[in-house]
Amino acid sequence: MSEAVVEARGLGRTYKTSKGLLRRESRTVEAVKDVSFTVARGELFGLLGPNGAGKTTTIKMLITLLLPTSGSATVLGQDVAKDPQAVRRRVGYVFGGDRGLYERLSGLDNLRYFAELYGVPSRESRRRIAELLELVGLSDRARQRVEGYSRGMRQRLHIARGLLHRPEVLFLDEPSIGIDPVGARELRATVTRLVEEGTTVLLTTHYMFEADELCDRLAIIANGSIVAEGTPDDLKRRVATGTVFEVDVYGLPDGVVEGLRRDADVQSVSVEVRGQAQILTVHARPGAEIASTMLGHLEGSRFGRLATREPTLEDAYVELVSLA
Ligand SMILES: Nc1ncnc2c1ncn2[C@@H]1O[C@H](COP(=O)(O)OP(=O)(O)OP(=O)(O)O)[C@@H](O)[C@H]1O
Repeated sequence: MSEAVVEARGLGRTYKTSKGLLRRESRTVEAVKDVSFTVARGELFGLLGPNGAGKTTTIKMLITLLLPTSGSATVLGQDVAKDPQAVRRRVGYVFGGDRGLYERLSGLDNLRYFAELYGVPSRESRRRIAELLELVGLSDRARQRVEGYSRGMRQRLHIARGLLHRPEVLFLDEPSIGIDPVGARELRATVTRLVEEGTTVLLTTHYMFEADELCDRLAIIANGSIVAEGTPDDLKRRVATGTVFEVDVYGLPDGVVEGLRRDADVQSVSVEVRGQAQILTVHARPGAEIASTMLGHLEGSRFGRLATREPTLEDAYVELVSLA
């Protein structure tokens, strides 16, 4: 395996919070627990997990914005707690959302401003900015004010900003949040190009499709811990046995989901509301003939389409997260 660029070893972070005005109650939240993983040079590594899983906290520790409360991590061989300055000089980061740009300045002027702020030598900054605008596909719109940019364009400008000082590793926290499908596709193309040019990227997402399409390897994180790690195909293979059934139900009766979950032939059950219908997804154990069991559970309720399909990365994700 090539050089490890990011190495987290038993990383943990607790937050102390308090609530109540008169009788203050303090509470400890274990946001990240014993997280270990390695990202090799040139890799595109994803941290995939539901809201509150601990993805942002992990990234903040790696980019030295937050101190770990247990464990340790190195980025490019430097310890994040002992030598934060050395880490900061060599990493870039971009958080989701579109704040932090100057609306009334053009994309080009925003980059000029940040280049100066980051101390990029002016000789170099012109060429670097031109290169980056090309990389993120904004060369044609560079002289337009940011207030006229779409969310996707702003996010790509943020990526350019995060790359001004030529970091060897870029951390992207939820890059495509709130971006429409066309914008998200352009953003994925930018990230792919970036990796092709040699930058190591660690991104967080809760979009399975994005993780599947982009990542060389990924770790699924739930409740602060890593529950699985591997290539998207490795993770899919974990659930590649057994069949997935999908049924459209109109008015799912109470107790059906619990009843199915108790069934020995069932590995996992999830429900998603889509318009008038609830889509019941049931992953059966290998060899189980559960179509009739399911129809038994659904007796008396109104249902439409019943389909079987191969497991996807999303099924792997739902199953691994629900076991955590
Ligand atoms: N500053 C803080 N003080 C107290 N608790 C916090 C703080 N920041 C995060 N948490 C808690 O830590 C846990 C992990 O949060 P974190 O933001 O790392 O998750 P996440 O996976 O990035 O979620 P999301 O996808 O919603 O951004 C959550 O339970 C969250 O409420």
